[in-house]
Amino acid sequence: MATPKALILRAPGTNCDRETAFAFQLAGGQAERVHLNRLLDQPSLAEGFQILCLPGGFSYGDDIAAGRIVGSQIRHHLDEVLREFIAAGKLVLGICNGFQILLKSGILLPDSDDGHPPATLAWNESQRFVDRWVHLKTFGEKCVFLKDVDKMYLPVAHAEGRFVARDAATLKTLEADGQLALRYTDAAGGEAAFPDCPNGAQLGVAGACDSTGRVFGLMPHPERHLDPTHHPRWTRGEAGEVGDGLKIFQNAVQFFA
Ligand SMILES: NC(=O)CC[C@H](N)C(=O)O
Repeated sequence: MATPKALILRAPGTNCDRETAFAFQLAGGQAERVHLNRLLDQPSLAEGFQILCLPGGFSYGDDIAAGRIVGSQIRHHLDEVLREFIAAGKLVLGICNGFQILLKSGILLPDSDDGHPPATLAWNESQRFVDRWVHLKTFGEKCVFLKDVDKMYLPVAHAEGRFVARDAATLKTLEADGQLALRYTDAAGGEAAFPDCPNGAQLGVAGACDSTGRVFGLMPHPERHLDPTHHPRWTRGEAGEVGDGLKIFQNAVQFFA
């Protein structure tokens, strides 16, 4: 098929949309940055795209809670459009603020029977914004964005990144279903405590996918590690051939090959 096209949905306060568009282009895809108001005005725009990406940033100033306002806009005005998008076999990726939006909107994990999200991203345990590089490990085979990825080294930068499920049973179900696909580790690949786990997330969850594996959200920023020279210690020879984050975008583009 023709080169897949990614819709990079931006809102007031989004600040990673250009880098994210660049990442999709570097991975061999096409990308267009579209303002939320444009999509609200003309929801059928989404039909021309194969990938929808919610990039990082501080949409609406993180007011009320990070991702809540765009999440509500989606819930009330774009829910059907996104459900159809996903049902058509297309891909949705949420990075950092995008992950917050995907959980708050109910798009990544459907609401529980009482109408509340089964999981959220709460304030970091430290109650502070944390900005550092983290080690990550993948779990299971479900998530198409993580195909052939075992470990990654990526930066995080967030204040509201602590993944919490609403109860122990929900957490267990998500884990058993392979949806808790990306977790923080320490440098040796073992269980992460602060600061290796930057936020106190349950089970060290850094990213989660829906039951199809085609909707994925993660707190770390893959678009900030595309090139080896993005690695903080590349001059000491610690970087790989390509940046670890590139594979996520390549997997998305190649999904449509
Ligand atoms: N880097 C980002 O996307 C920022 C995430 C979010 N606004 C937070 O601080 O929690």
